[in-house]
Amino acid sequence: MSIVGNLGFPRIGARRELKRALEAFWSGEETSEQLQSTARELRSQHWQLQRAAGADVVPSNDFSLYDQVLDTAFAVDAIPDRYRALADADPLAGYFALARGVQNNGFDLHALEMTKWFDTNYHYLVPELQRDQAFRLRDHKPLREYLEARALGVETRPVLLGPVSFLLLSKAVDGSDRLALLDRLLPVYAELLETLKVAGAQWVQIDEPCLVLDLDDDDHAAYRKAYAALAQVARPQVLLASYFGALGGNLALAAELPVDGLHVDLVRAPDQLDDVLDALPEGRTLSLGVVDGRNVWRGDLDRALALATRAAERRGSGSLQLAPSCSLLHVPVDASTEKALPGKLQSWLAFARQKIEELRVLADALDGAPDAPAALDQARARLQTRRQSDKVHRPQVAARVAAIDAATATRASAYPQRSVVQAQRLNLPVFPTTTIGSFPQTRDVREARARNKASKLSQAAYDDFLAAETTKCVRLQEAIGIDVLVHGEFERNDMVEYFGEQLDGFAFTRNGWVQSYGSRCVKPPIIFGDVQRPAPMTVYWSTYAQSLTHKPMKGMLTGPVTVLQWSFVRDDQPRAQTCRQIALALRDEVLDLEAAGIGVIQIDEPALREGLPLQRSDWQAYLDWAVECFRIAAAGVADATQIHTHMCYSEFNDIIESVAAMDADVISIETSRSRMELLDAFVKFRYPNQIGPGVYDIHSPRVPDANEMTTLLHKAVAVLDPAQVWVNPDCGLKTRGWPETQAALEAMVEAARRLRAANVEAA
Ligand SMILES: Nc1nc2c(c(=O)[nH]1)N[C@@H](CNc1ccc(C(=O)N[C@@H](CCC(=O)N[C@@H](CCC(=O)N[C@@H](CCC(=O)O)C(=O)O)C(=O)O)C(=O)O)cc1)CN2
Ligand code: MET
Ligand SMILES: [Zn+2]
Repeated sequence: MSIVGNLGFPRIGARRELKRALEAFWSGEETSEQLQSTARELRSQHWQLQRAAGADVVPSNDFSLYDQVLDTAFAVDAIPDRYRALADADPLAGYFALARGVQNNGFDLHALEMTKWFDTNYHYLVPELQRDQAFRLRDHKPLREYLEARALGVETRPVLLGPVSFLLLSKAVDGSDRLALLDRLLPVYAELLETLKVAGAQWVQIDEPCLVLDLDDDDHAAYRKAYAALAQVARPQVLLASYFGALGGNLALAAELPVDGLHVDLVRAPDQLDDVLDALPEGRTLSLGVVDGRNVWRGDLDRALALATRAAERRGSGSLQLAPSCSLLHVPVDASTEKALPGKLQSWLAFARQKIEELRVLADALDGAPDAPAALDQARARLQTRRQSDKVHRPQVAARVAAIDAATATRASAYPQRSVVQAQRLNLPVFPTTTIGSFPQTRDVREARARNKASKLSQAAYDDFLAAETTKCVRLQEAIGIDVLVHGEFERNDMVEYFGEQLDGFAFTRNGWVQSYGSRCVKPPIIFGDVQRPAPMTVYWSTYAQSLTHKPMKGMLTGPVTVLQWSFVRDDQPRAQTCRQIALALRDEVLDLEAAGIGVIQIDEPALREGLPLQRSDWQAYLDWAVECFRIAAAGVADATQIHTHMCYSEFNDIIESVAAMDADVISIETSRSRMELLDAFVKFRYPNQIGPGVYDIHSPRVPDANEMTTLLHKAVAVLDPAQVWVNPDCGLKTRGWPETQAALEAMVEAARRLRAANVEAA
């Protein structure tokens, strides 16, 4: 009998039930009991749903109230001292303080740093460790959730983040060697495994996603030591899970670690199957990741079946499991409720539930079950309609992409010349202040949009509402004294979805939510066909906002790489090709904004770093087309038009050359959570253009004061030319409320004024 084993399920809920419960709890509208009860209800529903869809092995402890890396840090007591008093007094408050920061009852604590989970749009909290870090088993969440499922009659396979990946994903605040902490950490994992064994768990899944990265000898030694130590423990059987790519140079290591099974990603890396079959000792369970956990397309089941058959021929089907390539955290819950999609699109889609159903079909086919052939036929027929659809292929788009040349992607003059013309036109002070684009997306704003969508608010009334919000936002920025204004992005549901809704070749779902961080979700549009722009997308609101003020109004666009990266992308042509199509559409928009008198245009590329392949050997090819696409979008404008870009969550050291090659006149970056550490790359590289290092963390409700921001700016000015430096927050303000936004921006402008005064004195 072939087994279907799942690695993880989305936890936010098909209707974002967890989001609502979390936010209600944080605002004090609901108690912690209410939050926990929603969480329990979701876990239970999800276990049942997976069973009903055909999963034989269902995971537990894949649920989290905020983030699974934070859960792990909390469980092993990797809690920085500043949170300890709170965490001891009130564990849940302590847990959320680590995630979000806290500023009340005498506490004023920064949140942990947040960063991207590998190359996904999911963010995890970076555990802070230090030399001589002590660990202990503080929290028994894995055991609790295992027992909770068991009480419901569901035998689960608990998921743990493995000790080596945990350390590699953490940050040593004192610069010490994280892996040196392994000896201290392993006893905690041993205890955890023992308690699960005693409770009756047969298997655990230990995630070691770092196994798909380029690892060095020290990392390998850490893996050997960790799993040798855990092999001595009376523990459940261990399935070691790798995902997001090929094991590559780590395959021999992964295959020889003393565990009971190995999961491999055969969607991103189908070619590794034969090597895996050669390398894996007999008797090990092999979990084949044959259904794409990162995208929403129904798969080519024949191809998946061919892989599984090859494995079964070599090893017998008894020790095989069929699985998604990675946790299903990265896809929405259920495509069957998406009734409003164009054409046959719905029938081409598989969300978490449908992916488990696909795995069931594959397992049944492998076992020769009587109804499997009909199910496979249906899958083939669906794929066929997609391959032939005229909604997908537009010859004129392909022709335009083919005509792109070097000139398309090059500004008329070099930065030194452009910057002079721009300075004359814009006439800004030193340390000019600006924001990243969005202003608070309050419940009012979202409600008005929802009512307009439901035809309960007329288009005219909605437009009036947006005009009023935009006006209020412009007036506020003027009053605070900001130099380059933004319109506030009130008309946008999301910086990617909004563009997707206006471009041909994109579709959007009603409930295709995916967790981005904590309670925050995104609804990635689905790129199913060739992309083109039927009409201007942002010109109306940008020119409206500019008409309200004499200060420069910054036009605001989402860049091609980010639109690509944060959408579900078609899998029938190279990503680079789709990205060039998006770049051309944005180029037209940039030129329309310029023609309408907008002199500063920001093209956000926060996902450029995230899209970097996980293995270094693949980097350059990606960076080449990613930079080219940004330049295609930006390069059509005249010298006097100032192009900005913005990036958050980026470690820039690896990619600084490419960031410079984007040749934006100004870049704003996220730097405050790391206290300006992220600026180092720009300094080392002598980044030539202008740069706005973010001076406050907009992901936390905490309001920084002017002193704090002045200190950060002094740090920046110590290493950059003052003439290069802009003053701005880390990112957009959409998740913030108005009072904290106003207070923080006033403090930010005050900080800029102090810098100007200090600069005049120095001169
Ligand atoms: N795509 C993307 N990825 C990204 C980012 C990003 O901005 N976009 N930023 C970084 C992550 N940061 C993020 C910051 C905020 C949110 C965020 O606020 N998301 C919203 C949803 C945004 C959205 O699409 N909103 C829609 C739908 C809003 C909604 O919930 N409407 C209600 C009805 C309105 C109401 O009564 O509140 C409903 O449908 O029930 C809208 O505004 O129109 C949320 O979780 O709440 C997400 C990610 C990195 N990745
Ligand atoms: C995640 S980057 C966000 C950029 C966007 N312009 C905003 O301010 O929200
Ligand atoms: Zn940002």
